[in-house]
Amino acid sequence: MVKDPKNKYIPFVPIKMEHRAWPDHQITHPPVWCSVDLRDGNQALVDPMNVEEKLELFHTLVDIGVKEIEVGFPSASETEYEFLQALIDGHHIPDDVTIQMLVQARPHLIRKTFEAMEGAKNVILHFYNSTSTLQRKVVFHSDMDGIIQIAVDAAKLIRELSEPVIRGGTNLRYQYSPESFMGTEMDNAVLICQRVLEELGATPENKVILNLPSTVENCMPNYFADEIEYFIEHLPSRDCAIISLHPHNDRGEGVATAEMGLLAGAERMEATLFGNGERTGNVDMVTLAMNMYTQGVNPGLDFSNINQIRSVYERVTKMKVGERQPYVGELVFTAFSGSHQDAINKGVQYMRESNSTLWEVPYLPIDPSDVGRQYEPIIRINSQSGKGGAAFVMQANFGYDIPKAMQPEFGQIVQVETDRVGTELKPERIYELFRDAYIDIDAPYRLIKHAFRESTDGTGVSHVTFEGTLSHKDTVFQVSGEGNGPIDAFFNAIHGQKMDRFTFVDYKEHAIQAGSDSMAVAYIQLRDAQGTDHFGVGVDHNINLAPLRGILSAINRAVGK
Ligand SMILES: CC(=O)SCCNC(=O)CCNC(=O)[C@H](O)C(C)(C)COP(=O)(O)OP(=O)(O)OC[C@H]1O[C@@H](n2cnc3c(N)ncnc32)[C@H](O)[C@@H]1OP(=O)(O)O
Ligand SMILES: CC(C)C(=O)C(=O)O
Repeated sequence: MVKDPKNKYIPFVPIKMEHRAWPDHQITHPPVWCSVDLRDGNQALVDPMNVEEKLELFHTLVDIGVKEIEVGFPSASETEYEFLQALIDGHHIPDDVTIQMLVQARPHLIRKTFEAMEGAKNVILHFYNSTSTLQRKVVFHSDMDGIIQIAVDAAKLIRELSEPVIRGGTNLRYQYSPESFMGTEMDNAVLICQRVLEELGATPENKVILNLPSTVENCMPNYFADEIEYFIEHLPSRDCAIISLHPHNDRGEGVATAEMGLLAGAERMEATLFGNGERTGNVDMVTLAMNMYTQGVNPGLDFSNINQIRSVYERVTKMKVGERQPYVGELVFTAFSGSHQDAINKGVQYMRESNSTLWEVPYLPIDPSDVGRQYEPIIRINSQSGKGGAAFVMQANFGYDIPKAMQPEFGQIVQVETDRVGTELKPERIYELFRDAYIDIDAPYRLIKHAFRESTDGTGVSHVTFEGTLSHKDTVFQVSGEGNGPIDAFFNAIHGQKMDRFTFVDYKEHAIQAGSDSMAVAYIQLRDAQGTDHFGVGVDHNINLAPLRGILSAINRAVGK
């Protein structure tokens, strides 16, 4: 890096705006979506897609609900041309889908593109030439008049070649891109686009798409929004044009650029799945659409099976979706850190208990099930995690609803293990820790036999009698006791067996599904004479036995310490 970058890089000069309206606008409806995956996405791949791969991606885009799809640059290569033929001849294009073809503003390429569209029903012919100050200087060695001439000549030829195609039944529309629009003086951008509209005979009934790209993203999104608002305000034939955007992502601001461009009045958006495209990519259609969705705007695209879309994308493009890519990345619905887990845990519980349909879970901007990801672990456990996380894993994966008072103790058991191993603990390991600490504890005290009897006294109050055999190490002994329920009767029965230094504090029981069976789980909280709490867990098919096992688990854990 150089010490003084201002001697190396020319900063973007924003246009002067006295008043701007776009900051007060809101996105209330989706744009017309156009996928450029098969063109801009494809041209940026190490190995461009073959015909079969392109076909698979085309069908995926159709299934998502994209109605305008740029299928390639048919004058560029045999593969591009063949793909178009395969699409058309194989009747792969639904009647409500329009295919778009890109071509430079060069006569021989335009002619070849017309040949390629034969037999297609709905076509957008997209032509472009670069208009920026930089490209005029270093690529085209031309002033603005020369650049306008290239576009106007192309428009004239396109109109001529269109006549037989339209007569042949093709619904042909036009799109013009002043390529590198972001780096073009706005008055020049308006001028060239107006001349193209006139040359193509655009009318309010037959609008031409003016596609305004940030070919290389070289300014902040607010400056781009100013450009769009200025352009729209100053275009004389505004009512004859559909304003489209084609944002790239060189500064990592493609999504913001697209969103602010929509606020500034754009009506159509060219984008790609997961932001594939030249260099840092095109704007990501998934993020844009799902951002709208989380603001209550239906984007008109279906991403309810995002994992499937991602797997097609990764297979055909050989690109990888990043782990933190919004809405789709492996880790974007996962929390490792304690305070996040605690809040998610509480939010999920709140959602379970409230009847509201509103999504109100902290740290999760979207319900993962809306993109088909409900079965993936939201909360994963490592040394950054807390008690709420371990409790969530036990609830979400194994159905154990650990009482709040017990969570710190189990959280500590998990914490010790994460510190010991230094890596993530999988849910199965967390269950093992729980089982070893609370369930598989049958020493020194063990229940060998048990019987309950229920009776009702003269006043109609029912009593339970417990009679049982227990062992303590090698000694077997009998106990019996009465109480107003099974737990009370058992607790009274063991009173006097050196187990009487505990008082009963709390109890919670629920059922869990274990395969085709239902089991009862009881969580017991006892307190010893020093005021220390001891927790135990009992699991049994018998709803009366589970708490007894829980009491013994608590006592065994206490006396075993
Ligand atoms: C921003 C974008 O993503 S635009 C899309 C870019 N995509 C692609 O380029 C992929 C497909 N392209 C190709 O396969 C090839 O470029 C082809 C087949 C279309 C053309 O190939 P070639 O003519 O051999 O080469 P190339 O594209 O380098 O052409 C450069 C010439 O065209 C001119 N040119 C480039 N773009 C345009 C344009 N949009 N309109 C008019 N002229 C143009 C250049 O100034 C240059 O002219 P010069 O020869 O007088 O210096
Ligand atoms: C052809 C145009 C729209 C383009 O791809 C770009 O400017 O990035």
